[in-house]
Amino acid sequence: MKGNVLVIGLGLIGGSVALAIRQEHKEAFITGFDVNEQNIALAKVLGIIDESCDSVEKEAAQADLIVIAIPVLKTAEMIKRLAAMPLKKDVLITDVGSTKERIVEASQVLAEQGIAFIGAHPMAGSHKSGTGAAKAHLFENAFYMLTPGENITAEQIETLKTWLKGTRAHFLEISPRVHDQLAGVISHFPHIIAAGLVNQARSSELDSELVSRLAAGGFRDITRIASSSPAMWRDILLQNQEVILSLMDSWQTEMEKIKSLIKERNSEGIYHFFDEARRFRDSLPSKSKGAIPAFYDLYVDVPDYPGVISEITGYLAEERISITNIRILETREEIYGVLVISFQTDNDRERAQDCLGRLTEYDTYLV
Ligand SMILES: NC(=O)c1ccc[n+]([C@@H]2O[C@H](COP(=O)([O-])OP(=O)(O)OC[C@H]3O[C@@H](n4cnc5c(N)ncnc54)[C@H](O)[C@@H]3O)[C@@H](O)[C@H]2O)c1
Ligand SMILES: O=C(O)C(=O)C[C@]1(C(=O)O)C=C[C@@H](O)C=C1
Repeated sequence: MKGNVLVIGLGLIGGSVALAIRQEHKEAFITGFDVNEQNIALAKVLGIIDESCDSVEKEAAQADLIVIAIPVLKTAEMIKRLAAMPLKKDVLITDVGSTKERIVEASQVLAEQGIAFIGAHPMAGSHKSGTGAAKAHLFENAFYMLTPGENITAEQIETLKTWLKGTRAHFLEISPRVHDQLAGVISHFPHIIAAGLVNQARSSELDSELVSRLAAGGFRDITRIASSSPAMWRDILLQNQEVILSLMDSWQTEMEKIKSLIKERNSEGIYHFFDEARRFRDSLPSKSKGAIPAFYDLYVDVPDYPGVISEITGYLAEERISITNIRILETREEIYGVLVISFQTDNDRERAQDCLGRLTEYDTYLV
């Protein structure tokens, strides 16, 4: 598509959306604005935007599409500012915020002027933030939630989907309220638990060096999201307050339930608690990207000698298999190491397993 796109907020999500738009619509002209000048400079160097601007006011008037990709508490303010500016009458405005109800409420000022705002939330991301972490394929196979108001036409929704086609995401339309309930359960609340687990380990009275060393395995995996931006999560919890508080009540009930089962030494009940969770967890689709991204991990049992990582990555590079992450599990000190290599797709992981099976003696495991 041809047209002027203005991206406000050039961090992880704004940068990734801009890259996805650029990849699909070569003729679009993308202008970026951010309160942080370093991020603007980096976005230019990385080719995320064509041009930067030093005020939203100047650029908004020319824009055909405006993407607001800033913290959720700031999004409502930005909507108000946009509503006070001269805009093209058929401009489409969207956002990427992790909460929707408050933002869509705030967009009423635009609706009153006949300006289309479509609330949106690409449900994939990372614990990393900032322009440098932006990737064109961040949202591939993820759900991209759309929460259009009643004033929005089917044609406007189609136009937005066409603009965002390069994300390769699956669009899903729901109401802002249901969005916030769903996001509360599968994204917002889990971040509280992850942070809580880390805080519990940190404040435990155990030998802190030993805690850090042992926490390198499974604990590290389930608490990855505790490394996310504290400012972003503060804002999300404040905006989704009602849902979060009600989830906390049901979580406390769940904890009380397991607490009494343990107190009563009710082995059948404890088994059932884990079994119910396992059955539901195993029934979740494993190949599509949900809100919490799936990483396709391959475990490689390697002897611990210098150069083993470059040997393995060398074989994978020769067969042009991209990896997204590599780390050593330090659960078996001083004997062998287990390398965990993450891939973007299941296909890459299968190719890597085949490649390492042919070229090395190392055992590999899919978990
Ligand atoms: N990080 C994730 O995993 C994720 C996933 C989906 C949606 N989101 C949502 O995307 C939005 C952006 O998050 P992010 O992860 O890209 O954060 P980020 O910190 O990487 O980027 C935010 C950018 O917005 C800029 N900014 C802040 N206030 C601004 C303002 N008033 N005007 C212009 N620029 C401003 C910051 O300088 C920064 O560059 C948030 O609303 C978040 O809830 C995040
Ligand atoms: O992968 C992560 O680190 C994320 O936290 C991504 C995540 C999530 O909770 O799943 C975070 C916030 C978003 O609004 C959507 C996706």
